[in-house]
Amino acid sequence: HYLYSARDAFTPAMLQGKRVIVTGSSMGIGEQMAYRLAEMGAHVVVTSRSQEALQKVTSRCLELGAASAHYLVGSMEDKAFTESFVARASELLGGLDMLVLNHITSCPMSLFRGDMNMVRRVMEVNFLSYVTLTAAAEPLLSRSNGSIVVVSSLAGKVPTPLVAPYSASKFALDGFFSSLRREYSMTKVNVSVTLCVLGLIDTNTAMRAVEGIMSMPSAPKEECALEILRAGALRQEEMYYGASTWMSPLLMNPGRKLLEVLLSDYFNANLFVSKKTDP
Ligand SMILES: NC(=O)C1=CN([C@@H]2O[C@H](COP(=O)(O)OP(=O)(O)OC[C@H]3O[C@@H](n4cnc5c(N)ncnc54)[C@H](OP(=O)(O)O)[C@@H]3O)[C@@H](O)[C@H]2O)C=CC1
Ligand SMILES: C[C@H](CCC(=O)NCCS(=O)(=O)O)[C@H]1CC[C@H]2[C@@H]3C(=O)C[C@@H]4C[C@H](O)CC[C@]4(C)[C@H]3CC[C@]12C
Repeated sequence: HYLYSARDAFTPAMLQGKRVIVTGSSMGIGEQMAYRLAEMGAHVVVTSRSQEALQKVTSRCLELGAASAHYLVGSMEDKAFTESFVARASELLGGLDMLVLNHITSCPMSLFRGDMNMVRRVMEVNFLSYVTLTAAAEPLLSRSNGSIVVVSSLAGKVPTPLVAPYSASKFALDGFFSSLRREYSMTKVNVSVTLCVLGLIDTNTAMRAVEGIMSMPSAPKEECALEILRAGALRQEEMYYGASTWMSPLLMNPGRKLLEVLLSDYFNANLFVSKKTDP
């Protein structure tokens, strides 16, 4: 009942006029999220490394009804770009209501053979840049009582062979953003954090990556995009999509939720409330 009633609570009007950043939105799930937001009349800023692709996405967003659509070109491997991105994007938007962290760097499915440059690049793009963007966005999202949406994977909840660096970056997202959610709750910061746990989605990148290596049913990127935005708009802590129905109860991990509550009793929360609001 809870799952279905929560789903019914979402209406597209919840995102109409909202100011939304979607990273990694020149293709794949990010591109589709931009289009769903446009159809709902949101203001969107899209970003990736490919200017030509972004120009097409913003044009399509305006055709679909976006309140406004802008793009910023750059790599999340570039610290200067990542550190200045949110300020530039929020200037275009006139503020910020939702930060959708979606981009990933490419890494082929293969056994780990000690390629530390690959591990560093994956952790930099798939994890550390998410933290940098969040640090820059936090004051804006606090003002708007906004939302952070973090796109993750089954590989961020279940150890997976052939994608160790990718899996590590997704596990890191869970550790950091689920802890940040506890801090926000403890310090009464009204910013929601939604972790999206996805199975195989039929994007070109993913289908190319798994071809011949594994066979797993894939879910449509168009619907996936809508489900991510629905979960973010409803301020859900986690959402599961593209995995078999029987996996969701296992992924919810009630034991971990119970431990989160029990461990929070050990903290002197009052001490931390003042520090969070200190300049
Ligand atoms: N597809 C799937 O099966 C699954 C996907 N996910 C997650 O969904 C999200 C999107 O995946 P998907 O749509 O398949 O990915 P895609 O490969 O289709 O898109 C990745 C996006 O990230 C951008 N990007 C790549 N490198 C960089 C960089 N260095 N700096 C900035 N942007 C970059 C790409 O644009 P450009 O190249 O122009 O920079 C592109 O827009 C990811 O977080 C992924 O982990 C989770 C589970 C399953
Ligand atoms: C390997 C994909 C990400 C890295 C990438 O973009 N590679 C480019 C390959 S290319 O250079 O040849 O173009 C992974 C992106 C999504 C992953 C899948 C996912 O997250 C869902 C499943 C999770 C499960 O735990 C393992 C299988 C997955 C299908 C997983 C496989 C690897 C990705 C496709």
